[in-house]
Amino acid sequence: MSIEHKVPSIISVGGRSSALAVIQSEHVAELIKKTFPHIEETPITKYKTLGDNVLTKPLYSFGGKALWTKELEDKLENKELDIVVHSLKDMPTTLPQGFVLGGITKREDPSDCVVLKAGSTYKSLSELPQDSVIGTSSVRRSAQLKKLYPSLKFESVRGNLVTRLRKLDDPQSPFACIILASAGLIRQGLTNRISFTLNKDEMYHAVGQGALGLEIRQNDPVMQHVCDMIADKEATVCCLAERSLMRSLEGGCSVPIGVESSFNKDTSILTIHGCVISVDGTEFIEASIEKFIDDVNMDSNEAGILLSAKLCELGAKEILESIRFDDIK
Ligand SMILES: NCc1[nH]cc(CCC(=O)O)c1CC(=O)O
Repeated sequence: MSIEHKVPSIISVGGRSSALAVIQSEHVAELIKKTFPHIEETPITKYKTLGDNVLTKPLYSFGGKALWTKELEDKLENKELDIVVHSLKDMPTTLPQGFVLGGITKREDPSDCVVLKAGSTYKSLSELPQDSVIGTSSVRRSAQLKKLYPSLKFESVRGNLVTRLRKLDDPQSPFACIILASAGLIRQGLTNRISFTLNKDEMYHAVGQGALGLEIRQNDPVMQHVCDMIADKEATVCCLAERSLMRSLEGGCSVPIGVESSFNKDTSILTIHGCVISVDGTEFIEASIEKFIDDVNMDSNEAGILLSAKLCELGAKEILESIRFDDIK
């Protein structure tokens, strides 16, 4: 029997219970149904993970990103779920034994964007008055902006998207704007809140930003086939390379590594830029490479390793070490 015929008529898709996660799970369920017309049901399950319950505390104090994935992997393991949908950005670059990244679907806009307090009309960050407060909890974002705009101030802002927007718009709050991933706003139908996006000369985005990662059980050829059929090649090449870079630099949660990548389908050439920046924005290194992609997995992975080596020659490890010891604990 061909693998195509082994695809069951019910596939259980699951993810976290946040509004964004539910939209993402539904998106993947739709992709599956469109690709496999015989599938009758793709029940979606929403789980509250440990991570959802600790949003009041800084994420880095929980060490690593497993807090978003552990409960979901338990459901995969006991077969309550067949596919777990994650924001790829939140997935660890190395998964626990027994689970694999089965596929990456078409990427939404990977950029970061500025969301201005309701009513303001600035066209770029350079127009903001001195000492304006920018809301972000991401060291990658604040470090890159400190480098370009040393006169701006940064404050942490947490909570789900609606909470963050409410804090921003509160006239009593100090925030002139907040920085968010464009993809999250677009997916939640809030594109109109994107005041302007940041280009790669201002801000390299996070590894995997804007992409969805499909986690499955290891040795599950049928679900691997389902993932292969709904995966997007361009997103896969770019994101595998970005994740390989992150893994090679041993950058975990919230370390300031930024990337920008593109894959030319006609020439099969991947271009990937990466940067590492100190928390205060004063030390910054960047490099890029181009690589011909023949074997998607092997060559994308190799691209990340090569870029990591190039960044290390320029001093990436020293910057990352100083961050690990001084700031992130
Ligand atoms: N850090 C949390 C997170 N994880 C995924 C997204 C949405 C964007 C994406 O899918 O990459 C966000 C929100 C944000 O960073 O603004």
